[in-house]
Amino acid sequence: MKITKLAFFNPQGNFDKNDSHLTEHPDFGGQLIYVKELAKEISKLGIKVDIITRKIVDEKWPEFSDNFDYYPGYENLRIIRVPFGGNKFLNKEKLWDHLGEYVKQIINFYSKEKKFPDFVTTHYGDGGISGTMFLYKTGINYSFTAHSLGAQKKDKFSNFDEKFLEEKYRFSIRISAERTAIKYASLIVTSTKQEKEVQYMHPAYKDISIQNIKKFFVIPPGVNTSIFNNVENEQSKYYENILGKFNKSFIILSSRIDPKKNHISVVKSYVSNKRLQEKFNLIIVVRGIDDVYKYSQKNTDEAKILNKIITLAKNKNLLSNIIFLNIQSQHELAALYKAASKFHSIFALTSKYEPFGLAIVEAMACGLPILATKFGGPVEILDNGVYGKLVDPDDIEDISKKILEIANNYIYYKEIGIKRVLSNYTWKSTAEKYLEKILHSKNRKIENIELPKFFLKQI
Ligand SMILES: O=c1ccn([C@@H]2O[C@H](COP(=O)(O)OP(=O)(O)O[C@H]3O[C@H](CO)[C@@H](O)[C@H](O)[C@H]3O)[C@@H](O)[C@H]2O)c(=O)[nH]1
Ligand SMILES: O=P(O)(O)OC[C@H]1O[C@](O)(CO)[C@@H](O)[C@@H]1O
Repeated sequence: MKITKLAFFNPQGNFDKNDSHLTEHPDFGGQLIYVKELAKEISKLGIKVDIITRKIVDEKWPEFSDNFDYYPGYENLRIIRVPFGGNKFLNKEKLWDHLGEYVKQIINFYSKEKKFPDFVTTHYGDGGISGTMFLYKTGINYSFTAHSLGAQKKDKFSNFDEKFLEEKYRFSIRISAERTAIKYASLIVTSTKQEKEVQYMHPAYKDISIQNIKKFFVIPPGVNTSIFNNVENEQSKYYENILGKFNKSFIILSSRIDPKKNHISVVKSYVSNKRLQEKFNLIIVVRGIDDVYKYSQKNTDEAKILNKIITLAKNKNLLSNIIFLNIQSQHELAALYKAASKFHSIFALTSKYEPFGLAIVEAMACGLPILATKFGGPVEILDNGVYGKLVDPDDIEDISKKILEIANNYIYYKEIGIKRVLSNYTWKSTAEKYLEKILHSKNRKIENIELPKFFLKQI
């Protein structure tokens, strides 16, 4: 039986045609890009697709109050926002208590439409456990894509007190949800072999992953090459004029300002290496923040990171070498990358842990050579250092050394990076492979579902 209708469960963040707040907030990151791009590509294959997320009625988040939203030109694709957990915006860590309501609202919605989806794709632990609860109530199977698993993140914060971690990140609930999602999924999609063989084999998941190993399939994500490519445009020429004034190359950091992205390691390498300071300035992308110095006085995770960066640079009289750019869209980000590539710049991502790293393949497509963490998906994207340089994200010396090595072989790394991305990472092939695996697994018999008590009492 073929697939005519697919639902995507993504309770966190939110979706609209302008990608509002993308990377401005820890809950608006690559996962939303992945879900949007994949849903678009699948809908282009003639399948009806619903992205189901949360209805938010909050003056600070005005874009997300309509029950429906759309991406222009994608008639088969709907964004559906169901109310759960009240009206106000909630951080993803607060959604766990309301996922039963999310699922009940989805069931009500489809009961009224009298047409349920043939299959569900679920994203992150909160989407996954929602898929399990939906399966428990309707018998409709789901795939699980973690995007990021809680245990790796927890390990990287092991120097923090357990109680603090539980309150702030609710790791025990998250890991129990992830384990349940793995156990009852009929398909588990990872972005790399490394994610399947290392991330899911973490002691927190190993037993359940091994029992379900036949459900795992590696499907690489893609790059939107209509945005990220090596073709000059008005916007890239605008950035070329700005960057040209410095008469230097640039090291670019463009991730969400999140402790896990570990911007500090690159800043520490920069302020401690004279040769880097002579050849490069640092560009730090800060989406949605106009006055970084003022913002850095706040009491948020992002502000503390920015404050540390400013302090490190100020102590070495290097503040003028650091350029904070408020980039508002992926189009603008791509324009910055292309312009920076003209000045032999380098993209750096020294995350404590990076499950995949869409930012890496996007920067490569725009002609930026890559320095990336060796912990996680970048190992596969860069094929163990063939297509870019891998570092221990806390080895300050090695970061400086490898940036200079790339600089000495710039055109080589630029060119092989572009080739690597264009031949391996397109959303069209991601969509085709997802559908192939969904058809292969949609009728798998999943029985005797046992929900964790925390969720059973919600549904
Ligand atoms: O100013 C900016 C900066 C970034 N981005 C986008 O934000 C996304 C960032 O994605 P990614 O680099 O993958 O990081 P995360 O937000 O942390 O995404 C999570 O989910 C992704 C998809 O599964 C995985 O690739 C990551 O490893 C995982 O941490 C990219 O598409 C960027 O284009 C913007 O749109 N504007
Ligand atoms: O740092 P965490 O909690 O593992 O979450 C990473 C996730 O956060 C997001 O940025 C928000 O959804 C996702 O893009 C990503 O999958």
